[in-house]
Amino acid sequence: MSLKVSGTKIVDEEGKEIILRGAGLGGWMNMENFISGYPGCEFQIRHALGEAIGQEKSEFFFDKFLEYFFMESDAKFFSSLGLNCIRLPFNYRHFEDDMNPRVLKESGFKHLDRVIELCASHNIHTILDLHTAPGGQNTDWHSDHGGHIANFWVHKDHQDRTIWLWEKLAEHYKSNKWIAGYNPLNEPTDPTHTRVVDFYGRVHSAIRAIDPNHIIFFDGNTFASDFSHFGDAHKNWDNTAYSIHDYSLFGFPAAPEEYVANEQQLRRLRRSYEKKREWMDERGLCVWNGEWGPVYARKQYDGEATEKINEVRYQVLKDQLDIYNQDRLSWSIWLYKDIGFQGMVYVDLETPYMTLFRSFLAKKHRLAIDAWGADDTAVKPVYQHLLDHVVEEVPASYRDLYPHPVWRLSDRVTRLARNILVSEFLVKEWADHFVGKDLEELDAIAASFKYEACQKREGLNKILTDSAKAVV
Ligand SMILES: O[C@@H]1[C@@H](O)[C@H](O[C@@H]2CO[C@@H](O[C@@H]3CO[C@@H](O)[C@H](O)[C@H]3O)[C@H](O)[C@H]2O)OC[C@H]1O
Repeated sequence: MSLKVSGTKIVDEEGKEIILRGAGLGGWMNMENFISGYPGCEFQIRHALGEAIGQEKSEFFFDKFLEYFFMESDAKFFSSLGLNCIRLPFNYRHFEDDMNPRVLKESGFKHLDRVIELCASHNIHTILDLHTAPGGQNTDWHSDHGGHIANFWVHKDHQDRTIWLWEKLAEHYKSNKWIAGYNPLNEPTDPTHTRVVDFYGRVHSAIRAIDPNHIIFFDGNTFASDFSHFGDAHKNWDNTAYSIHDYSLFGFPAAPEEYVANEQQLRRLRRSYEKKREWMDERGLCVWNGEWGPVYARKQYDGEATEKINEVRYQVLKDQLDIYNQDRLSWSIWLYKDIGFQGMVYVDLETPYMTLFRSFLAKKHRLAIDAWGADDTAVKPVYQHLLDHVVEEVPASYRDLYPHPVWRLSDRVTRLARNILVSEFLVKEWADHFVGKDLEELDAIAASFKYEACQKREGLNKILTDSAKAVV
């Protein structure tokens, strides 16, 4: 059933409106620190594991991880919740090697094809999301470049390679009707605000020359929050929807105040959502919320406070869904599966992976090195010195570096220090946990990510299901 954009709506072949509701399969074909449990970036841990246990064993482990992370039981469970779409983030490195550019790795399709088919067999649409492009299209760890400069925007060849990759993907998937569409770049942070629009023009033409049918979902600049420099660009693009990422600070440990759903807070929730979609609303364009959702407290770290904290987070979630339902918005919550911070399902604490890494994960948590959404209370004083130093030496007029204001000065200084600098020192330590394991043990560690080895976040899943039922 192929879908298309009609005005502000997504419709099926008969022109009937379809509201896409689902989740992102983050941490899978683009592994991420807080989702999969490692420090730093995926390219770093893949390299370190190869060094620690040899290339063959390392590849065996990662292949098993990719297989177990999403299987038939996941698709069955997902569709039983009344959800109908999964966003599939992937890393360009599965398809192209930096040391062998523009040579397609057919192996990249192995698990992507498998999961698309599994989803289709359970009536679940998929959206292909290039989460990690050559050079890094944003300043954060999830674009897997190891630093904080988004070099994608300053090196034309990174962009050319990405166009090349989308041509290959469009060729491969052009006749697959269960794919709802392509999301060519996750969360761009282009400091000029214009290169992103130029790049979208190029990638639109390249895809359309091969695949005239699938929807293209374009993220706004600055982590999918800002379309203010897009001007009239949409007039050159057809069958295109525009993606916001609607994270609310109220759903995070760094919330400015306790969320009690008062009038002012509800207004703030709505205002921040409306601001992101302003450009589309002024032009009657189709909006998709490609990422959103609170993070959750964990008993092993947050103790007795866990339930109370999570009740508040669920309230934020419900209030966001109420707003979305009023607009009949299509959305994809972040995150289907992880090790316990945000996922709809999460790896059980007694599995081989979680027991092997128990104290390592506790250390990561204490050091707050997975900076996004982290509670940095334990290490705040350490970084305060660095922050004070920068404030003392850098005049106020030079402090607000892009992506300011989304990243404030304190975010920049402390997050980069933890997420990039300190994390790097822990990469080898993570890999060394696997030393001496045979294939059977590696298989068992990877199997910790199977649906059957996971707990369900029942509160979250119920809210999603109820909300999906409320508006059909
Ligand atoms: O892979 C995902 C990634 O796509 C996602 O990226 C972050 C999105 O949020 C950004 O900051 C938010 C900006 O809006 C404010 O209102 C929120 O409070 C901030 O959290 C952040 O910098 C991006 O990295 O996040 C999760 C990853 O797993």
